[in-house]
Parts: sequence; structure tokens; C-alpha cells
Amino acid sequence: MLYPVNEVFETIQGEGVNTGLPSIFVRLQGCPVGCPWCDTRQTWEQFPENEVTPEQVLQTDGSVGRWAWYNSAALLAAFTAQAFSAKHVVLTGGEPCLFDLTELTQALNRAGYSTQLETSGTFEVKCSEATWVTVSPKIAMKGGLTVKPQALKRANEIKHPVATSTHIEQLDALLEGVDLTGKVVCLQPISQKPHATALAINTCIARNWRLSVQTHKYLQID
Ligand SMILES: C[S@@+](CC[C@H](N)C(=O)[O-])C[C@H]1O[C@@H](n2cnc3c(N)ncnc32)[C@H](O)[C@@H]1O
Ligand SMILES: Nc1nc2[nH]cc(C(=O)O)c2c(=O)[nH]1
Ligand code: SF4
Ligand SMILES: [Mg+2]
Repeated sequence: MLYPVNEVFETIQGEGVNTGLPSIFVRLQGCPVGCPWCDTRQTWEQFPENEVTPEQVLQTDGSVGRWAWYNSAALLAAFTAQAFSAKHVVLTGGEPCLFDLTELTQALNRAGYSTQLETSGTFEVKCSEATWVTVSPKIAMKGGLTVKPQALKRANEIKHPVATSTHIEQLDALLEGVDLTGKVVCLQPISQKPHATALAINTCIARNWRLSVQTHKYLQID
């Protein structure tokens, strides 16, 4: 299966439970969710005129919406060609669950990589059993999509972006009746805003949830 890839790079996982883990990020192109504060707006549209060769994607930093088709074998070959050391692959986007990721994650696992998804939960999650699934639920965004119960059920980690108390109330409503056994709940301040960070800290302490700050932004790395 072919996937539209916006960028492939090696860095340190900056968010969530796996913070600090050296990781290869594969950012897929395309997202219809429409979060007003999205870090990666360049991945929203998959414009045909922005298609480039796989080599060109490896040479750019993904800050523009260029993308190329890759299959799992070509991605694995790119990891080798780039001499990446990390053995953990994070599939993000854009919205990676626009695509069936089963074959890709299984191929990565077979090649010795652990895998993780970063998803909004607005599409069914299709991936290998071994994949760590981080759902960052998107509620009442412009695209009008809703969070799929299957995605919440499959989540290993629920990492909610927050800036106001309304975001906490929306998360509470979403999680009502969801069995959280074995799942980690994190709050992630939106765009490092001081108010958002204070709200996340205070709520995490009150609820015994995890705090996820975007450490890569503080470190000024990708
Ligand atoms: C860019 S999204 C891509 C994956 C997927 N579309 C999703 O939303 O989970 C990756 C992560 O960044 C988070 N994120 C995006 N923009 C952010 C911002 N301005 N502040 C905090 N977190 C943000 C998302 O909530 C998500 O957890
Ligand atoms: N360092 C780093 N960690 C991240 N964790 C999730 C990211 C994402 O954009 O999905 C991200 C990212 O873009 N960079
Ligand atoms: S779902 Fe993810 S990629 Fe899509 S707009 Fe929201 S944060 Fe950005
Ligand atoms: Mg990011």
C-alpha cells in the first residue's frame, strides 16, 4: 500500500508517555479535522501539484506541504539510507488514520522497529497489535468530525490538548462510560501558553493524570 508522506526525520519524541525516546517520525499528508491551533497546517491538503519524488521529501523539512508516495519497503530503505539509529517509529501527520496502517506497522515491527501512532481519533484506528496508539481527541473542530468509540477503545494513551476549562469539560463528557483500565490520560497545553500550562498542571494534580508538555518546542528541536 502507498502512503502520502510529508516528511521523515529522526528526533526525540517530545510528547506523551514516550517523551525522551529517540524516534523516527513519519508525517503523512492530509487532515480534514481543522484544529485552529494546529502545529502542522502544511499537512492539511494533499494538493496534486505538491507531489514530489521520495528523495525530495527526505531533503526538505516538511514545513511546506510537499509530499511523496512511499510504501513500507521504500520507507525502510529510506531509514537505512539516512543511517537513522532510532528503533521507534512514530506515524503522525496530518491524520495518519485516514489510511489503513496495518500492513505498514506490521512491516515496521517485523523489521525490528516499535511503532506508535499519533491520531485525533476521528477515524477508525487500523494498525498492528503491538503499536502504541496515542489518541489526542479532537472535539467540536471546524471539520465537524467526531471521535470514534473504536479509536478511544484502542487507545493506549489519551493525550488531550487543553487551553481552557471548556476543554476539560469536553474531555470529561467524552470519557464518560469509557473503560480507562490500562490507559494513560495526559493533558497537553496548547501552544505553550502560560494559562494553558497552569490549567494542565493543576488538573493533572487534581485528577492524578499525566502532564505532557511539547518538550521539543522548549528544546527548539524538530
Ligand atoms: C500535529 S498532530 C498530528 C496527529 C493527529 N492529527 C492528531 O491530532 O493527533 C500531533 C500532536 O500534536 C498536537 N498538537 C498540534 N498542535 C498543537 C499545539 N499548537 N499545541 C499543543 N499540541 C498540539 C496534537 O493534539 C497531537 O497530539
Ligand atoms: N519531537 C517531536 N515530538 C513529537 N511528538 C508528536 C509530534 C507530532 O507532530 O505528532 C512531534 C513532533 O513534531 N516532534
Ligand atoms: S487533527 Fe491533528 S493534524 Fe489535524 S488539524 Fe488537528 S492537530 Fe492538526
Ligand atoms: Mg509536532
